[in-house]
Amino acid sequence: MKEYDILVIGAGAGTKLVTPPSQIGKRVAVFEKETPGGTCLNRGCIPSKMVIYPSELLRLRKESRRFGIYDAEAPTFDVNSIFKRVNATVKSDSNSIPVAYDKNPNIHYYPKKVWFQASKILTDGEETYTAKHIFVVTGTRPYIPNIPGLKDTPFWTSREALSPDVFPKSLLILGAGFISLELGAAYQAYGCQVTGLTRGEVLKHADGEIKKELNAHLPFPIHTDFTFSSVEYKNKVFRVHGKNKEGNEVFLEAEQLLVATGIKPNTEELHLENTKIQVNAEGYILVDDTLQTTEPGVYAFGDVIGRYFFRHSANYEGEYLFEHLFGQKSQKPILYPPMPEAIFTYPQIASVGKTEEELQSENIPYYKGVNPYSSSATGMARLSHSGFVKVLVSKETEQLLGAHIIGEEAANLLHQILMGMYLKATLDDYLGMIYIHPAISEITRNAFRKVREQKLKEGKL
Ligand SMILES: Cc1cc2nc3c(=O)[nH]c(=O)nc-3n(C[C@H](O)[C@H](O)[C@H](O)COP(=O)(O)OP(=O)(O)OC[C@H]3O[C@@H](n4cnc5c(N)ncnc54)[C@H](O)[C@@H]3O)c2cc1C
Ligand SMILES: NC(=O)c1ccc[n+]([C@@H]2O[C@H](COP(=O)([O-])OP(=O)(O)OC[C@H]3O[C@@H](n4cnc5c(N)ncnc54)[C@H](O)[C@@H]3O)[C@@H](O)[C@H]2O)c1
Repeated sequence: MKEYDILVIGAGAGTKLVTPPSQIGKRVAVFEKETPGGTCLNRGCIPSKMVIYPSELLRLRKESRRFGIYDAEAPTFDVNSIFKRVNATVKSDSNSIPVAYDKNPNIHYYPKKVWFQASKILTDGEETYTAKHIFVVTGTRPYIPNIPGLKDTPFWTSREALSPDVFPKSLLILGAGFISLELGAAYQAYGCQVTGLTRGEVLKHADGEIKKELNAHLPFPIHTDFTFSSVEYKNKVFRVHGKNKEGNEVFLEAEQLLVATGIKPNTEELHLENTKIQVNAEGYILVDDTLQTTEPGVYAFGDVIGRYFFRHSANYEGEYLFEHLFGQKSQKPILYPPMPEAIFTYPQIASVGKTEEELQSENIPYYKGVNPYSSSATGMARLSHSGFVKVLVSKETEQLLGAHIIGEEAANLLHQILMGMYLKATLDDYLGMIYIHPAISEITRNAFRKVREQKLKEGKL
């Protein structure tokens, strides 16, 4: 049996427990069954944003017509070479990870699948491994709904959509969440005819007013409240049958089909039955408030614990564990700062904290300020015809409870609000600072001004 100080299963955010502990003398073994870097680097955040950015340039070019700027000729671009460049960059970044590990005598990189043979013993089927600390960071994979016929078709998940062999002329997307909205918008901008189909509404978890605005400016048409009955693939055409919102039997056809209906945890192959590690009904690993599983000395974080599904949250948890277990300042339990999220679709969406609907259902008194992009100097310059910043402020503390932005640069714009929320800034703080005129940040300032107006209307000075 090989003995280490630390074993890490999964080289995505799991890498947060590889190099940092090695630098303080810990001997670390890291196991990865696919390419190092995990979902985010190989088939998630990085390639998707690299594909989305050039698609935004194409959109901007179209938008420029509203300013009276016309290009006589249609843009020429080779979408296949964009994808090729993206995949070459990702591959080279991923390949550099084991190269760096090989140079570090404290790190052993094993490009293989492992599972639990016993409580604190991992195996790859031949060799066994043990350590004082084991980190399970095995992530998630696409969830494929049980629609008759679907599994017999050559459908795509986001993995294939980010490295297409052939760029399709038309695409049907099942689901209307993060992946559907991001990749669908990019594909649409590159000239593919995209149609979304979802069983419920678009972006179910979002604030109600954000959803309303998004639905008014969808990057591609989406059929909501769709009941799927079957999927077939004949003569190189996908056909999705079902009932539309109105209850009529319909079918839609396209050259390609992308399934983006959520994710499921990579826990089945870990043979957790050989340990005391428990999972919830969906298979996500149960951890306590220090991210320790029900097996002492075994920790889990990232997607596989089912709390948040972002690389930034997984990184935060990994950094917490390093400090908590091996660092100077043991922090117990993990305290999450406000968790932001952004959907890099068109229009972009960024959010933090509670939605208005959550505040209402929890009976939390709040002030609301909604400011459209158009009511700002930069909005005038940009001819903004959609988008807004919405802030929800506690009536009790005057601190921010939630913020929701839809429109240009939403993710960047959220950051100033996020900083205030992290530092527990009050309405007076947000309105006391000076904003650069006429920067896009003034849109958020104006939302806070609306809150102050509401407060004054209610007779509160
Ligand atoms: C298309 C797409 C776009 C995304 N965009 C964003 C974004 O813009 N921003 C953002 O924050 N998040 C984004 N995400 C989500 C983000 O990728 C995940 O939240 C993040 O990768 C989770 O990290 P993780 O380390 O928990 O899991 P992963 O990155 O999935 O890493 C788990 C690793 O464990 C390996 N593994 C699993 N089982 C075993 C085993 N038994 N033995 C050995 N190895 C194993 C897997 O091969 C994998 O490499 C996106 C996801 C997708 C699919
Ligand atoms: N910018 C980002 O941070 C980013 C980008 C992409 C993905 N991600 C992460 O990846 C994860 C997966 O993304 P996703 O878009 O697959 O999931 P999602 O949960 O965002 O959306 C799933 C969609 O599929 C629909 N759906 C679920 N089950 C269905 C079924 N049986 N039949 C039909 N429709 C069904 C849902 O109603 C929803 O519209 C997300 O949790 C997200 O955190 C993040």
